[in-house]
Order: sequence, then C-alpha cells, then structure tokens
Amino acid sequence: MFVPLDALSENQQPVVRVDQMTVVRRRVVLRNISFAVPMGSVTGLLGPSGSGKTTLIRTIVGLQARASGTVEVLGLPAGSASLRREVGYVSQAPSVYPDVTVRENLRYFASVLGLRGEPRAQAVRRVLSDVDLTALAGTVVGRLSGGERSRVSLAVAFLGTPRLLVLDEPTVGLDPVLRRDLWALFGRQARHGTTVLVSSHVMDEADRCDRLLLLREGRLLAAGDRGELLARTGTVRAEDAFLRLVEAPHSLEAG
Ligand SMILES: Nc1ncnc2c1ncn2[C@@H]1O[C@H](COP(=O)(O)OP(=O)(O)OP(=O)(O)O)[C@@H](O)[C@H]1O
Repeated sequence: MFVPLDALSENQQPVVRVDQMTVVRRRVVLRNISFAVPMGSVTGLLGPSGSGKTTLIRTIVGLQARASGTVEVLGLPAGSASLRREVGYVSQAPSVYPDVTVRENLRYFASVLGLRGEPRAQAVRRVLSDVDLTALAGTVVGRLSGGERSRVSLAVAFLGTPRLLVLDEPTVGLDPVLRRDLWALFGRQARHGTTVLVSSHVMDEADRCDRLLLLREGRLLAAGDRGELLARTGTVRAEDAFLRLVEAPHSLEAG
C-alpha cells in the first residue's frame, strides 16, 4: 500500500516530479513510483540498504535510465543540460581530486563556479567551517579518511547556490555532533531557497526532515509531510510509522 499524504496544489510548482516510474537494473528495482517534492523543503529519502535510494537519486540527477514513467526537475526532463547549474549532487563516492589539498580542491571548484578573489576566499572559508574541515584545509585529500573525503565533496556542493541539492547518504559514519550540525545546515539551505533531498538508511534521521519519502524493496510506502505521516499512523517517530506501514497497512487504507 502507498500512502500519498498530501497533494501539491495546482499552482505549486514542484522542484521534482516523478510519475509512475519503474526502473529495471537486471531486475525491477523501483516499481511504479510517483511523488512530488515542493520548493524549499528538506525531504528525507529513507529506506533500508538495497531499497533503491541511490537508484532513485540517479534518476533525479539524470544518470539512470528508466523502463517507464517520467521524471521532471524544475519543470524540465531530468538530466537536461540547462539543469547543470541548478542541481547540486553529492554521490556516495567522493568526487574530488585526491592529489591536492582540501583548500586547493575548494578553490578550484569555486573558480569553476566563477568566483574570484575575496568572494572565493570567503566561500572556501565558509564551506570549510560548515563541514568542520578547517583544521584539515592544508591536507592532501588522498591522506584523509573516507568520511573526511566525503565531507570535502559535500563542501564543494555548498560552494554554489543550486536550486536543488541532492545528497546521497551524506551523514554515514559521522560523529553525532557533526551529523546534527549538518542537518541544521540542510535546514538553513532550505530556508534560503535551496530544496534539499537527502537519503539515509538511519531512520532516526527522518525525524529531522520536513517531508519524507519512505522506500522499501523498490516501492514507495509513503510520500509527504512528516507530521501528517505521524498523525496518519498514530506514531511519534518515523521509524514506528515505517513499521506500521509495513506491518499493518490495511488498517490505514480507510484513513
Ligand atoms: N550496478 C548495478 N547493477 C545491477 N543492479 C544494481 C546495481 N546497483 C544496484 N543494483 C540493484 O538495485 C537495488 C537497489 O540498489 P540501490 O543502490 O539503489 O539501493 P540503496 O537503497 O541506495 O542501498 P544502500 O543504502 O545500501 O546504498 C539493489 O538491491 C541491487 O539489486
């Protein structure tokens, strides 16, 4: 059963709209998925390992072929060339240069975005602080741990001002204090107009999101406002809502 918690009003242009999408990767890994992500929200894409989160994210950033259905981002087909500057994407594999320092990577990517001089230096300082890497700014990326390297990729994504930021499991393995700070940062980005879509398999993190997409075995269990999901399922935590949807779906169908 799928619980569509709320529909977007006619004139509310979603940042992401997925309609009846199925994806096959040797077997069906996403089945008949439909949802919309409104502007300015932090939407959590939550589901166990292997449920299809990365595959769904790849369709949104235009890297994954679909068997059927449509995916639109800012009203254009996902992957359109004109979306390149509008969509920031951080995959699970760090995508920065290993043979130069953290600061040199950030200066390079800031230059690609057209920043020069003091604005570039300021942007680099800001994102180093955002991801708590100021102390490692002079370290060659190849000598960092996996988690530290992922944070460099995250910092690159924060250099620009994309309208949609898509982050694939950005908080895996991080210190709880940094995790909390990053979620606060995602909220600030959303308030400044960047829509943030974040995946996680840690159900606790769902409680930090405005909206949720709950995925299990390639099917969407629920999509919409977190508060409404909790109210509909009579739960106070997203993890319990997830269990309720899996274990007692029929009792919710009339609601
Ligand atoms: N390169 C691939 N080729 C074929 N099938 C794949 C490939 N990558 C993933 N799959 C299949 O797609 C399913 C969903 O994988 P996906 O990576 O989207 O899940 P996920 O929810 O992101 O998992 P995790 O949290 O472990 O990253 C997997 O169960 C796997 O069977």
